[in-house]
Amino acid sequence: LRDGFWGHDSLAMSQDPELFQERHLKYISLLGKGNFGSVELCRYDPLGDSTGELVAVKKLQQDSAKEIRDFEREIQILHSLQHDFIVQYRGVCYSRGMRGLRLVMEFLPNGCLRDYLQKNQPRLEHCTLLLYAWQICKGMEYLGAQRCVHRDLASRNILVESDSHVKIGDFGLAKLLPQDKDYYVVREPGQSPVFWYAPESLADNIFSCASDTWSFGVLLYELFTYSSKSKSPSEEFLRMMGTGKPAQIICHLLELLKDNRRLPAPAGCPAEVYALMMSCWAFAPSARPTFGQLAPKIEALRDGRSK
Ligand SMILES: Cc1cnc(Nc2cc(F)c(C3CCN(C)CC3)c(F)c2)nc1Nc1ccc(F)c(N2CCCS2(=O)=O)c1
Repeated sequence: LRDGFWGHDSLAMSQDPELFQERHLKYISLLGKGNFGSVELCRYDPLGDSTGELVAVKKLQQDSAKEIRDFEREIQILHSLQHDFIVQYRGVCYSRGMRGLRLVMEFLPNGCLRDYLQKNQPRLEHCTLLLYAWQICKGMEYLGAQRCVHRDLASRNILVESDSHVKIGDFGLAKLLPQDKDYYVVREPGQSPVFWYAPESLADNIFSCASDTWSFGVLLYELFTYSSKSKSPSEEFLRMMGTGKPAQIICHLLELLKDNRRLPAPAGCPAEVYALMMSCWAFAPSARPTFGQLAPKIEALRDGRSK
């Protein structure tokens, strides 16, 4: 039987483990909502006895042709990735044809790293923060090897599997590099907060593995501030910029970065860790370390003095 969409129970359809039938996808709760769409907690329960698996289901808010095309690309990217430190693709669910397209992923019960750091600060040691940093770094090294640029590396996009295991959890802004270029120029200015953006991304919408390294440096800052709201990258940069007119935030931020102003060392942050963050914030993309170079440095910090 060709896997088509004639009757609901064509053998192929019910055989394909990556095809989730909408009628068995039971809504439980909303996990998060953004300008992208929303992510819901569902139970896939074909037996109807609540023994089915919990899954995280992402769907679009708008369903313009561009949104659907970008979503299909996001799904293709996640489907092609298989790594311990990247959230697992489970499949897709079509309802109402392509308009109801949904991405089904594994559900991580401990939520996103930003909330987890705030909630568990007292018992999270530097060594654990460096373990999370190392895992994200290994995931990003793998991503770079697939010629994928994430573009939105931040603690809100990292999911917590357990106390000792985090995963890169969302690929909504990810892009695949073309064969002939090691950077990607996006047309629409990014939706994600500019305080995680490298200078070349702010100035010319240029994204690359090197701009992902810049964002990784900001993620390291978030780790060592335990994602405290008052010390967030946004708060710190806005403090540094003074009460400039909001219209020129990007130009003001670029000026500040050109003047070599950077986020301050988080309280209690070991000097070697701050030096690593600073190396990720080299103005020239080529001067920043690759994720392949960062991983052993983080390992050394973990084995070294950092507690
Ligand atoms: C793929 C995936 C797997 N597991 C999980 N587990 C998960 C478990 C949770 F308890 C929570 C929270 C914890 C806090 N309380 C108040 C509400 C539920 C939670 F937020 C997530 N979440 C996934 N995705 C996801 C969910 C929600 C999202 F906002 C985003 N995004 C992040 C920015 C781009 S995004 O919007 O895509 C991705």
